[in-house]
Amino acid sequence: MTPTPAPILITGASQRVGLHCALRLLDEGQPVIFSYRSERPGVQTLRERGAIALFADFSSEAGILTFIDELKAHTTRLRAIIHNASAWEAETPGEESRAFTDMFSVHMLAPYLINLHCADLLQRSRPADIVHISDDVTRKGSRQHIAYCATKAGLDSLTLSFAAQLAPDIKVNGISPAMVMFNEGDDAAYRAKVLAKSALGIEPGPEVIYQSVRYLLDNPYVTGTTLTVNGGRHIK
Ligand SMILES: NC(=O)C1=CN([C@@H]2O[C@H](COP(=O)(O)OP(=O)(O)OC[C@H]3O[C@@H](n4cnc5c(N)ncnc54)[C@H](OP(=O)(O)O)[C@@H]3O)[C@@H](O)[C@H]2O)C=CC1
Ligand SMILES: Nc1nc2c(c(=O)[nH]1)N=C([C@H](O)[C@@H](O)CO)CN2
Repeated sequence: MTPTPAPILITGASQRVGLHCALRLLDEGQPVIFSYRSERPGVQTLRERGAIALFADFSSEAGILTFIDELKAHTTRLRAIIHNASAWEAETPGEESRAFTDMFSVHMLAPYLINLHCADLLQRSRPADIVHISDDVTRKGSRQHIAYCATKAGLDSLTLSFAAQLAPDIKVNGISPAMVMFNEGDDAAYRAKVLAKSALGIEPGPEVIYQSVRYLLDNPYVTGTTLTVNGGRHIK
């Protein structure tokens, strides 16, 4: 009798990349626990596929700690944690501090506290992984998304520190995408501008992130690494 595999936690999986990755993991028979903040169609889709849905608002320490308690009430072990939840906010006059604080909390405080409080769940799995989903923009900064970029750069730092602290039992890596899927409101001019920034010039879709996650989960000799998935922006 093959033992049931320990679940993989993916945060912010109600839509887009997180939803795609959760569905691909389920397709492979991998149990999934996911966090959501807004009740979107993807939440019900994942529930119907057998995934465990846990509400989470990572905009405060209290919200993060409440989520951790809820997670531990649902499982005693984890195969991996994929930190995908993210807010992409530009600087908005009068809203700068609120936006910075919100993005610090979701991009840095949540992964930090979840990793610290849930490493024991990962220790009960072999192999075990943490994946931080960051952004290629940390390579050079961003004029329009200063706080977003800074908090994602902080996430890149967490990758290095947790990889050192948790080795050899738990591998810790990052994925740094550039645009992989547009948002509904993106107009043709914006899309053309963004596509022109990369050497490959395509909107690849979320599968390229799942492929990167799969590589990191399956490779026993990669930790402290951040995979660049940017269509060759850095050589353009
Ligand atoms: N899409 C792209 O082209 C790119 C994506 N990335 C990164 O890849 C990852 C996935 O991207 P994408 O799918 O577009 O992400 P989304 O913008 O769709 O965000 C994913 C989820 O994060 C959740 N979230 C946001 N803030 C909070 C919070 N405070 N507490 C809890 N959950 C929260 C949202 O929940 P809800 O809306 O339900 O409230 C949302 O569904 C992200 O980390 C992103 O930064 C990097 C570069 C390019
Ligand atoms: N949480 C999110 N982060 C990012 C998104 C997004 O939709 N949600 N989108 C981008 C853009 O595609 C950007 O890469 C375009 O240059 C970046 N981060």
